[in-house]
Amino acid sequence: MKAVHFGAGNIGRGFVGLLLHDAGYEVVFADVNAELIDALNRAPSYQVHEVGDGGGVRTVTGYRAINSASSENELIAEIQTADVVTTAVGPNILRFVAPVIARALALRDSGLPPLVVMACENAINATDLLKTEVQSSVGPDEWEAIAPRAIFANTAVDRIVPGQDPAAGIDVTVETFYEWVIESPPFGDARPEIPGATFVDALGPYIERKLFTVNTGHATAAYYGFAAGIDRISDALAAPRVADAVRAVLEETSALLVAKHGIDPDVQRVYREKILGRFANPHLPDTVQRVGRQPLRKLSRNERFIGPAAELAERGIPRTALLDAVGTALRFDVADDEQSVEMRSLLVELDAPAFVERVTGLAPGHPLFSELVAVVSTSRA
Ligand SMILES: NC(=O)c1ccc[n+]([C@@H]2O[C@H](COP(=O)([O-])OP(=O)(O)OC[C@H]3O[C@@H](n4cnc5c(N)ncnc54)[C@H](O)[C@@H]3O)[C@@H](O)[C@H]2O)c1
Ligand SMILES: O=P(O)(O)OC[C@@H](O)[C@@H](O)[C@H](O)[C@H](O)CO
Repeated sequence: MKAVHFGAGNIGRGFVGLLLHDAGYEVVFADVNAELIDALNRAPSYQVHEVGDGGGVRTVTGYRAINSASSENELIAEIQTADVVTTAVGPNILRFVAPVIARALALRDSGLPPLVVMACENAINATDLLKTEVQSSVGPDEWEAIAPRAIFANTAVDRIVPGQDPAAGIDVTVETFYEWVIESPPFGDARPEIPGATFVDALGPYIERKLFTVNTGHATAAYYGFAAGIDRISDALAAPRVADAVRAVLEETSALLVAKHGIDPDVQRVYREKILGRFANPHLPDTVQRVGRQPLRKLSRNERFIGPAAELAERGIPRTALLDAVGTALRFDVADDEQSVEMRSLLVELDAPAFVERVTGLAPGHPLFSELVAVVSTSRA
C-alpha cells in the first residue's frame, strides 16, 4: 500500500505520516521545502518523540520524499499508482496541490481502486474544499471522467505538534494524545485500513467539537498570552487571566455544541478539561506565535471564533467571551506573520463595519455584526 502525503511539516511527519506508516503504508512525502525533502531522503528513518504522560519514541521508516515544486512529473507518477493521498499543508494551500492530484487522476488506470483523498487540515470539510479545487482545475468533461477514480472523505485531526527545534533535524516532538476521525459514507464497504483512525457516519459534530473546543481554546490562549507578553502556551495557561479567558470561551462554545449536536454536557466538560491539560503540558515547547498564526484565517466566517459566535448570536445564547477573544486577537502583532501584518493594515485602512465585513464575512444584517463592529471600534480607539 502506498500513501502520498502533501506537507512534510509538523503534523505531516508527527501525525499523519506516522499513522499511515503504522498502518503499513509506504509513505511518499511531497513538500516544497527543498531542504526538508533532501534531509528526509538522506535519512533512513526519523523519530517521533511523544512527550507528556505515557510518552515514548516512535520510529518512521520506509518513506520517500519528493520536491513537489521541482519534480512534479515524478510526483504525479507516484499519485497515479497510490492508494491514498493526504494533505497537511494548511487550508489556503489546497488550491495549489489540487491541479497535481487532477493530473494524476487523469493518468490513473481506471482499473485501479479509487484513490482515497483526505485533507487533514484544521477546517470544516477541508476535503470538500480540496475536491472543489480539483474539479475547478479541469473542465466539466474531464471531471466527469476522473471523478469516479477518487473517493474524497472529510476528516478531523487532533494532535498538538509544536514548532520544532531546528537542531532536531527531521525528528518531531509531539504530545501523546491523538485523534483522527474520518467520515465513512464516501467509502461504502471499502474503507482504507488505518488502525489509528476512527470512522464515523457523520463527521459534522466531531469536526465542530474539535475546532470549536481545541482550536477556539488554543487560539484564545495564544492571543491572551501574546497580549500578556508570554511566549509559551503552557506558561500562558498558568496565568490566571489567560486561563479564565480560555475557560470562558469554552463555556460558550460548549453551550453551542450541546444545543446543536446534543452532546452530553458532562461528556463535553470532561473533553474540555482534558484539553486544558493538553494545553498546559509543560513538555510541549509550543508558542503563542505558532498557535495564533494567520489571524485573518482564524477570524474568518466558518472558523473557530466567528463560526460559533455567529451561531450563538442566531440562537440568542451569550457570546461575550468569544467577542472579547476576538478583540484580543486584533492585538496580535507578529512581524513575520503575513496575516498579522495585513490585519494591522486593514485595521488602519478600513472603518469598523468594513473591517468586520471583509475579515469575518458577516453581512450587516447578521445579529453578531453590530457586536463585532463595537469590538473593532474599541480596539481602534
Ligand atoms: N501542528 C498541529 O498541531 C496541527 C494539528 C492538527 C492539524 N494541523 C493542521 O495541519 C496543517 C499543517 O500544519 P502544520 O502545523 O503541520 O504546519 P507546517 O508549517 O509545519 O507544515 C506545513 C508544510 O506544508 C508545506 N507546504 C506548503 N506549501 C506546500 C505545497 N504547495 N505543496 C506541498 N507542501 C507544501 C510546508 O513547506 C510545510 O512543510 C494545517 O492545516 C494545520 O491547521 C496542525
Ligand atoms: O493549525 P492552526 O493554525 O489552524 O491552529 C493552531 C493550533 O491551534 C493547532 O495547530 C493545534 O495545535 C491542533 O489543531 C491540535 O490538534
